[in-house]
Amino acid sequence: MDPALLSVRGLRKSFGNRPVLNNVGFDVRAGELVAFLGANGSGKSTTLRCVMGIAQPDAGVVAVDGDDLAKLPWRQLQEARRRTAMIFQKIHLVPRRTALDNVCAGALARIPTGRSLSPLFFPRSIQLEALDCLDRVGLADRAFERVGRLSGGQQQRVAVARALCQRADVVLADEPVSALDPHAADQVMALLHHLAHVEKLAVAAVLHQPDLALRHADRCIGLLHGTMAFDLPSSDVGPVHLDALYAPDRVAAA
Ligand SMILES: Nc1ncnc2c1ncn2[C@@H]1O[C@H](COP(=O)(O)OP(=O)(O)OP(=O)(O)O)[C@@H](O)[C@H]1O
Repeated sequence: MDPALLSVRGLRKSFGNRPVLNNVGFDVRAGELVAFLGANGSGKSTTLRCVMGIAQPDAGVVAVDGDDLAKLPWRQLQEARRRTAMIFQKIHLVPRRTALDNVCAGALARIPTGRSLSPLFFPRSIQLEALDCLDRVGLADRAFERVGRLSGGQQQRVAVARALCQRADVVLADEPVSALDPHAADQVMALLHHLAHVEKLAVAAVLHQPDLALRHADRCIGLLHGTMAFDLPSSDVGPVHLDALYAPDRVAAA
């Protein structure tokens, strides 16, 4: 089995005196798509935000490719961060720029300062790489269109291409399909599955659609009030597990 590209242990986080994460731990391996499930407020986004360093955990270890991020010197930490890309529900693209420019922006961390001041100055090598990334998400023919003119599903695929252009090994997606219609949502989930299984990335996605998780993800992690309710192969997740997350009162009354 491939080693874990992302390894999280003993994650704890409180806001004020309210505990939000309690001893959350999991691995995501290269070639694996893991879905996070749980009711509103169960701590899914906070988990991803702690992994990304957007939120500061109170305790716990986040390791990328075996390196504890808290112990890395600054330069190596930047490199570990570059290897981790995030995709959001609200698509963070520049609508007035072309799809190609937006994908090129994924490579910003790799461009020497000064050459990256304007998207017009992306080196040709980066533009070619970005075009290849757009091709890999099936959007090469839309490369020179303004992103604002693309559909929500297409924009999310551009966001995936940007993560590819970042040359990330770990992709974290926070509700990547919540704003999409069922067909587009299915397409984006198939793309995330492709990133894991064909491109051999480690992919974790917060989802509000258990059916999509069970169909596309290799493993599902259930969070209940900030604690791990289960971490199971998707094929082992059944109605009992989902009820424990989304209808705990019904489970307690049974
Ligand atoms: N910056 C913050 N300050 C205070 N409380 C916060 C903050 N961010 C999150 N929380 C609280 O932490 C808890 C977990 O929030 P989180 O967004 O991680 O849950 P979630 O499972 O992603 O929810 P949802 O499905 O609604 O997006 C919630 O009670 C939320 O109100």
